[in-house]
Amino acid sequence: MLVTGNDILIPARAGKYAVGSFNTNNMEITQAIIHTAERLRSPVMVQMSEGAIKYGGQDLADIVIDLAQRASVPVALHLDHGSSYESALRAIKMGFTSVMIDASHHPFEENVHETRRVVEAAHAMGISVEAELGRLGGIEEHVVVDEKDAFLTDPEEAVQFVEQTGTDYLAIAIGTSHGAYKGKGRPFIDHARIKRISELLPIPLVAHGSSGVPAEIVQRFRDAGGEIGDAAGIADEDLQQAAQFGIAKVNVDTDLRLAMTTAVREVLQKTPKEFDPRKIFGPARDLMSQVIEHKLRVLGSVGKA
Ligand SMILES: O=C(COP(=O)(O)O)NO
Ligand SMILES: [Ca+2]
Ligand code: NA
Ligand SMILES: [Zn+2]
Repeated sequence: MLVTGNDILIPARAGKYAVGSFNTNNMEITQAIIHTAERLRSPVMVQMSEGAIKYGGQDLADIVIDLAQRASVPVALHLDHGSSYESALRAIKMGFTSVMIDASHHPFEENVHETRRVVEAAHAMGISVEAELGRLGGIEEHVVVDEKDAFLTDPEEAVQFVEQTGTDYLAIAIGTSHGAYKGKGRPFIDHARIKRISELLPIPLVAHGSSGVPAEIVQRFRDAGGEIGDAAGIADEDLQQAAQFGIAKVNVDTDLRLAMTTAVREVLQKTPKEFDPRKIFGPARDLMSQVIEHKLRVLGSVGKA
C-alpha cells in the first residue's frame, strides 16, 4: 500500500531498525525494489531525484505509485534532494508521499526558512518532509581536522533546526558521502555523533550516501569491461550500529547503479549475439534484487511489514 514517509519511518525508529530508501530511474529498478520488499515482508521507500523526474517524469512516478498501491507492504514515494519549495510542491502534485527539501548548503537561517515553507505546505496536504542539516563530506579516519568537522551535523544546532522547521525527519552528516568513492578505504562513521543527536531528537534520522559498494560487484563490473577506481562504501556493521541509534532511513543509489550496469555489461560481453532487451534487463533486475535483499537484511527491516 502507498503510505507517507512518517507511516514507515516512525515505527522504524521506535523499532530500532532502518528502512532502505532506494533511488529508481526505470521499471526494472522499481520492480526490484518493491517485489523484493514484498518477498521479505519489509517496508520500503522508493525515491526519485530531480534528475529521475527529468528522465522519467509522471510516467515513472506512475509506475512507482501503481506498484506501491498494489504492494502488500507499506511503500512511500519520496523526492530525493528536492532543491526548492517549487520542486517539493511539484512532487506532491505528482503523487509523492514524502519530500526532501535539501537546503543544507545554505546558511542556517535560510535553510530554516526554506524548510519551514515546505513543511507548512506539505503538512497541509498530509505529506511527510525530510530536511538536511550539515554537509556530506568524505572523512578519512586519520584526517578529521576542524574545517572537516564544520561539515558534520552539530547535535545542538539540530535540535534548534527541528524546533524551528517542524521537519518530520532529518538527514544528518555523519561521515558518509554520495557515490562510489566514499573515502580511502572504509569511511569513518561518527557513531558518537549519531548517538548524541538521537538522544536529543526523537524523530527518524536519515543517512545519505549509504551504499556499501560491494567489492565483489565492483570486481565483476571491471571484469565485464567497466572502469572504476578504488571504490569504497559504508560497511554493513556501520549501518547496523547506526540503526540502533536513530537512523531510520538509509539512502541507496550507487549500489543499484553498479548492480544494473554490471549485469548489463556481463550479458553483452558473454552473449554478443543477444539483442532481446528482456535477456539484458532481466538479469539486471535479478542482480539488483540480490543487492536489495542483502541491504534489507542488514538494516533489519525484514519481516517488519
Ligand atoms: O544518498 C543517496 C545515495 O547515496 P549512495 O551514492 O551512497 O548510494 N541518495 O540521496
Ligand atoms: Ca545537502
Ligand atoms: Na532524500
Ligand atoms: Zn543523498
